[in-house]
Amino acid sequence: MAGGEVRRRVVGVVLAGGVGRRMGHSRPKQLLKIGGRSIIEHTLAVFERAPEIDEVVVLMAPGFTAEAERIVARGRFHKVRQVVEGGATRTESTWRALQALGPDECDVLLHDAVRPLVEPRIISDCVEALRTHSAVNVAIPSSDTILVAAPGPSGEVIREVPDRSLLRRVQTPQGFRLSVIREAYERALRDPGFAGRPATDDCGVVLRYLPDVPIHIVPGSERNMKVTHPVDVHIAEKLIELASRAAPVPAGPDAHRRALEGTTVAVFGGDDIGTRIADLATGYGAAVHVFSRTGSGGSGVRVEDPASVAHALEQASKQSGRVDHVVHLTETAAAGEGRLDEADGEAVRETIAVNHLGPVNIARASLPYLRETRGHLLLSTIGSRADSPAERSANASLRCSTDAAVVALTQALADEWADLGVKVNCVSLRSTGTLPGESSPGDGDPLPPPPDVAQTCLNILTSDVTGHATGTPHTP
Ligand SMILES: Nc1ccn([C@@H]2O[C@H](COP(=O)(O)OP(=O)(O)OP(=O)(O)O)[C@@H](O)[C@H]2O)c(=O)n1
Ligand SMILES: C[C@](O)(CO)[C@H](O)COP(=O)(O)O
Repeated sequence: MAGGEVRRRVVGVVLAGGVGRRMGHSRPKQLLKIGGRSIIEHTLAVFERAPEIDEVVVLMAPGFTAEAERIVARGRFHKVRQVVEGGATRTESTWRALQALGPDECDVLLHDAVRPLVEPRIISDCVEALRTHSAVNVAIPSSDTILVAAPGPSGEVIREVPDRSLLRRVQTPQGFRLSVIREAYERALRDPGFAGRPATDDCGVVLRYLPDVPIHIVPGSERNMKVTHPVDVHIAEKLIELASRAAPVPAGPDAHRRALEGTTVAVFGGDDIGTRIADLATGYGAAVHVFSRTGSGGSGVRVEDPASVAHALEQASKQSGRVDHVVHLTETAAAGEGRLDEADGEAVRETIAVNHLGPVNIARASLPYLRETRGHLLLSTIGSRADSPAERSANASLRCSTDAAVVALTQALADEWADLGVKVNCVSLRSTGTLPGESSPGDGDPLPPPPDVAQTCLNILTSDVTGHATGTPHTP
């Protein structure tokens, strides 16, 4: 802010008052889960983290406000001040939000709850633009040619093909000075013709009823999609999965020490990476217990055996008085190099037991400790990809399946344990399908160096994220 300039309060309004007719589910689409969290939770998380947003108001579909309040409490979305029942139309929901905002001037960003992939950059740009404009829209160029249709003798015909270079696809958030958007809505509600031709967005209301107010356009992004039809759920799911691969960045230079000092970390397996995590965490003041399969230090923990895992955690808790972080580093599978049907049956069972049953056993045994400390479970996958026949081996096929199971377990547990304040994430330990003894998958990616992987694990452990499947530095 320039010297002397007073910063206006910025309120984010998350519009979730719709019922999602086009989606066709029995519950509103903003409650559908993608990547382990409901769509509205993803959206609220973006607004919660945005430094420019001071408060949030949620408009929720009638009959679901209690559920929205639970989501807010459980996700610890501290910026949410009110959950208000939505109206019968989008504009009615906006009007209710404007009424709920009180008399003081502020900047308001109206955002579709079903645009969960809005980037922080777009929010920043809108808030910045509101310093000099009183109405702001977000839009992207249209990559499709758009036509204007008209009724024809036997169906529709084209009336016009507007110049595409001038056409934009409108997104949200849409930002306004509160007094401006209120004035536009008051005029709209006094217009008897408004109900017959309702606006499909809030800038449309300003354009129609306050035509002298210029509406500035901020560039949106293709990722900031609206989940409207069933196919959009699949696209959003993939985009969210890709976004969650980026490892969290530590919040400041002493973030690791603040998060780890005085805590207890239990690490299962992982050889070199496990030792490096232990060294780093110890350096930040944590008590660390490493449990390896081969039993260095006499531990000899077999993760496929629930009693062995429970005993290990009991020891850690007895010695250190608490367990705050549990890390499971997947072991190299033993199922062999041939095709799956040629693999030794016992080795197949062992691979599944170690890489799938192991994380399940660790999760079950960890919960009693982690719920006490509101701690963190970090699972891992090998991150294998068997994209070509040359890469396929019994190992690669099994690892693909156990990796998928661990990612699904991570997301399901993150959701199940969110109420308990326990975070669950997983990290991909390798960038390619290459393991000792396998042929290179061909793209020549080096394996991520163990120090980088260990650092990524620590960055995740000390962050607030939950339900993320994070890639290691070289994972595309
Ligand atoms: N009465 C309404 C209608 C819509 N919205 C919100 O506006 C956003 C964009 O609307 P849309 O995609 O049309 O959602 P729905 O109205 O739920 O969908 P549909 O039109 O298919 O019923 C959504 O986040 C939706 O919840 C709202 O707050 N109140
Ligand atoms: C506001 C909006 O998302 C901009 O594209 C869109 O107009 C909302 O329309 P909907 O029919 O309520 O989904």
